[in-house]
Amino acid sequence: MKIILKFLKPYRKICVLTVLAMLLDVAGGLFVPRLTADMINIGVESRNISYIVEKGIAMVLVTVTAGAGALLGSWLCADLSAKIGKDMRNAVYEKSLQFSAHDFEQFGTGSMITRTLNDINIIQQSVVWCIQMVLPVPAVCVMGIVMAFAIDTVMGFLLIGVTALIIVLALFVTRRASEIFGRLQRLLDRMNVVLRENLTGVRVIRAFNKEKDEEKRMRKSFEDYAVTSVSANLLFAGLESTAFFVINICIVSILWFGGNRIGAGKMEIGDITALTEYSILILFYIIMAQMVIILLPRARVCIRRIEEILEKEPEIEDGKSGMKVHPETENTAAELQLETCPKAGQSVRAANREVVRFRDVSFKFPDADEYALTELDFVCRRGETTAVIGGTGSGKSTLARLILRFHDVSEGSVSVNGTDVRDVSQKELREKISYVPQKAWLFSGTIADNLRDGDERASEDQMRRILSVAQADFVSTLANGLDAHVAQGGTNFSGGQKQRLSIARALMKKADLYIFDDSFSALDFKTDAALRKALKEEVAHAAVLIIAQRINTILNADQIIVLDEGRIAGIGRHEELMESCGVYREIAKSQMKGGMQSGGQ
Ligand SMILES: Nc1ncnc2c1ncn2[C@@H]1O[C@H](COP(=O)(O)OP(=O)(O)OP(=O)(O)O)[C@@H](O)[C@H]1O
Repeated sequence: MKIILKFLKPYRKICVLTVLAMLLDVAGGLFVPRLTADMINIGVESRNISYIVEKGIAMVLVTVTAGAGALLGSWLCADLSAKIGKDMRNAVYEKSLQFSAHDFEQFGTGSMITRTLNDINIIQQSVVWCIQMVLPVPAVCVMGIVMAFAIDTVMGFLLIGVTALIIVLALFVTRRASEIFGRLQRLLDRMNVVLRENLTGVRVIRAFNKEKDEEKRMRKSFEDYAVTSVSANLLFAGLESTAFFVINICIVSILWFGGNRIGAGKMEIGDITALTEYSILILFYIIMAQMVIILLPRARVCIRRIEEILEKEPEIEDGKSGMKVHPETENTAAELQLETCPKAGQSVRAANREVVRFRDVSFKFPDADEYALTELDFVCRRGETTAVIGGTGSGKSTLARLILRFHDVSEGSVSVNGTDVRDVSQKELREKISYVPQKAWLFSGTIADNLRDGDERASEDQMRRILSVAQADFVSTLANGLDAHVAQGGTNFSGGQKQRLSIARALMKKADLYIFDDSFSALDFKTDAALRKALKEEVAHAAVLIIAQRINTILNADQIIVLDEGRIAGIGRHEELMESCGVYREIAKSQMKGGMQSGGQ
């Protein structure tokens, strides 16, 4: 509940105005029966036409005012709902950006989507309905019962009795609804996960002839959801018929007891009309409130789910000290040129060029027993290409993710530009790094939109030049060139095209470190070689880390790190490793059979 108040706080004025508008509506609704009673008791009985007209005009004015209150209330509620929905979605999204991969896994993508869209939608609706239909109930009950007592004490007590009965009924139904809606929300999550898996993996399902099994799984999740929805609807139907039954009993009682009271000369005929309308109004508001209240357990489940996200302490916290640009690590193009010349001072300059340093780094995933990486110690330097090679699952991608701080090291330290990555904000750290992930991912929009993710202000000429470096000249042959449409995830491009566009996007960004995680795997040997040649000139100012499976991709790297089951099996240039590192030799030999020489530069 606290969370709702937090999101409502900025809109206090709208809330107060809404409640006032609703009260105006309620007061008008209760005043009209009083005018009707007077019209009958005084005007009709004494055949006073001018009195009847006077009350008629008053009724019209009260109805118009109450109607205006209802309209204003509904409009303000809709406005409030849209605003808190937007704020909540932004808050959830911003929080999710702070999550590490492990934090994210705890919720799951399917659940994150359900929470952001469906759960917040339910919260929005519930807030609006509470303001519109639950908040006015005490006012309606109190005002209605006071007005009934003003007419006749016995009838006042009758109204109190019926109101209490309906409230007890509402409490019973609410408890039952709580369980049903909790289950419904969990089933919705499940349905979302199964649907996502089936839609994204549709080709795999077809290829393995698994349609029948998947159909069964889908049908089961749909059926479970449908059965639970039916229970919820049965509850609604039962509530509705019981409520109407109680209203009708109430009206019969008023007519019965009221008739006797009129016979005894305690009440007038017009008062029956007023009392009937009070009771209908009170019961109508209570029943509407009850409909909302039985939805509240569902909203409570949703609020809890949103709270779980907003209150989650991200595994990775931003450091505060800021990235200092060490004089030692700061490097200019002029210095780099000097590198190639005199021998004197070479070792000093080599130290100056340090961009990434791993110091005795070991890393274990939070739920794993074994270390994924053990005692890594190496340096990546500006102007140099460092390559990482190793078998599947040897920890190559994990190593890159530690630099980007998608995970935090378990032991040792990773520093970028001389500063421990834990001491700077993630934003500041990632500004220094350009990254091409293993799975090339493009956003829906145009090619230019995707490239501008790397540099917002890039001109078309700059984009074309970078596309040429990334060997993505095929863009110029597309009908719309840079404005060619990119489908969600880049599915309208081939694997190799997606990789080249992802590389181009990374190159658009000026960074101190470029990381290519298996980014050349879908390229043919010729394109791979041409790209690496062009890349060398383009990113000469920075350190480059290439993760690769193919030896010919890294053949000319200044330094090759060989990973074997998370440990460094060897570091050096190709020729050195061929001499000294058995693991590297094995990889090289196995690939030579596949004709690695054909692609080497
Ligand atoms: N989120 C995770 N939770 C637990 N273990 C993980 C997780 N991600 C990766 N691992 C494990 O960490 C190890 C290293 O994985 P990583 O993805 O770094 O390997 P890789 O060398 O990049 O493999 P590949 O070449 O196949 O991409 C693997 O044993 C993998 O099972």
